[in-house]
Amino acid sequence: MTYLLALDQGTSSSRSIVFDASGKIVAMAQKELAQIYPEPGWVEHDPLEIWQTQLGTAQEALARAHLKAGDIRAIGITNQRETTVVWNRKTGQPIHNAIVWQDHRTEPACAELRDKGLEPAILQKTGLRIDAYFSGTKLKWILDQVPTARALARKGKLAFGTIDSWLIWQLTRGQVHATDVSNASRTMLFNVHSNQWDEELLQALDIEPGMMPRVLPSGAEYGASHADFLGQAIPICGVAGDQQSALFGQACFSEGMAKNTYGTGCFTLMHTGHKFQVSQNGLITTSAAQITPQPEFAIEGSVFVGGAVVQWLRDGMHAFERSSEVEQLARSVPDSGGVVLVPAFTGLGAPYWQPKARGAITGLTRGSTMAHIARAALESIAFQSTALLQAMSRDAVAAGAAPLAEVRVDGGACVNNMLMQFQADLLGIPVVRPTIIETTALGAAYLAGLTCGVYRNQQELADLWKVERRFTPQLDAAHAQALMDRWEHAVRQACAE
Ligand SMILES: Nc1ncnc2c1ncn2[C@@H]1O[C@H](COP(=O)(O)OP(=O)(O)O)[C@@H](O)[C@H]1O
Ligand SMILES: O=P(O)(O)OC[C@H](O)CO
Repeated sequence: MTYLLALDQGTSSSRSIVFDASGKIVAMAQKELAQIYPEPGWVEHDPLEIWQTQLGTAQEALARAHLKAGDIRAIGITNQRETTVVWNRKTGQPIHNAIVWQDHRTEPACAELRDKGLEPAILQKTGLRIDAYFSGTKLKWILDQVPTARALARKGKLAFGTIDSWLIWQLTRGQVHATDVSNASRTMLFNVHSNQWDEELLQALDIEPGMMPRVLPSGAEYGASHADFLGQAIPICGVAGDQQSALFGQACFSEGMAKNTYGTGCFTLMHTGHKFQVSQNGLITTSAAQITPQPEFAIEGSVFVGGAVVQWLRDGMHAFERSSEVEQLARSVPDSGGVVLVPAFTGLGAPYWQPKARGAITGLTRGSTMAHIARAALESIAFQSTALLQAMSRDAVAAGAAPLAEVRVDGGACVNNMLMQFQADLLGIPVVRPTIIETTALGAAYLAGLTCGVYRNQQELADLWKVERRFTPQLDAAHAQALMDRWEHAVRQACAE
């Protein structure tokens, strides 16, 4: 038997999954990660804890699978993106906690870049809007704030990396300092056309080019894990940011294929092939996972509060004890009874971009119950995703391509059948759930497997992708539009100061 090991380093936990060559899960291990909030709007992780939990789960997954390192053909790495680590090349010690993608401390630095008129250049080169979300200003902040950091950087003593680079560095005991194109494309420092770090942007942020990792395709030979860690060296052959990895794991390899991941938030990506396409609808352009040096792209949008609205009902409203109970509660009423819940707890992202919006519940009557609110909460996940996916579809049409024909789904909340059916009803296109919904880890395993020869080509992976359930729209288009109109009306109320 052939096995692949995927390391999936997420925001809330580190996980490792052993897959067999058919893409089936053999064993899995997971460890939670401490979230550090030094100030309002700041979010940090301890890089050493990231490494130790990741290594711990890899060892545990192998033990649970009753396998040895020698049974594993290759490692694939996938990770929370944008999160920034700077470490000392000699000691391997981080010089600061990792600044997490959710952290907004660098908004002033972003405002400066906007004032300098860099927005059009950044959009053209990187596909991104200027935002504190991306790594560039986080790296600048560490260099500005940690005493002696910039001087050390100038002497070539410091290394920067997103979480993939940090894990590769650790796994190879400092032998390899590298990242892949999909992670690099989240830094706001990377030219996605030439697949190289952009000198002008590095200069604008006063970042030493020597700190940057080497950039490789997502499917490539990165080096091998040191024998001490898993008992024997294992080649690292696949690396991708988690959302691009999920797109790959869903076998969305060509123009117009899209996936939506329903986790704490929702992340929607549509592959645009080799075409760099700037969204007309507030979405961003990003590098897709690549197995050749030729650039491939995707358009991306995210919903800040997706499955998290279910957690809020559970922990904040005490509506039920376990998240899985939400479906039963929501199903106990035929519809939301006119209730609309806009979970703009931290503002609204694409395509609305309303950072000041706050949560709202509209349409309440004397007859409204927690069941109606639970139903409205689930529906809000689908409403927000629909707004994103429709924006994407409009972008596709504007670029002369076909509108979205179907969407593949994954993530913890996609197990909810009611939510998936409602999603298909609103979109008017099929929503398709595959047999393996751990597509993020699967994507990394597939990238590794392709590189080391377990798979011959992407077609073989596309053939492995299997439908578990297809949700077809059952609502007529006029009714769906009326529901979307009511949602948009509630969004306007949530945006009103
Ligand atoms: N049956 C369910 N219906 C709707 N949402 C659910 C259900 N079960 C779990 N969730 C939500 O799914 C999310 C967890 O999904 P997961 O993919 O593990 O997230 P992440 O990777 O962001 O941590 C949580 O926000 C949880 O509230
Ligand atoms: O930690 P995750 O898996 O929810 O992913 C975070 C994203 O990569 C942030 O861009």
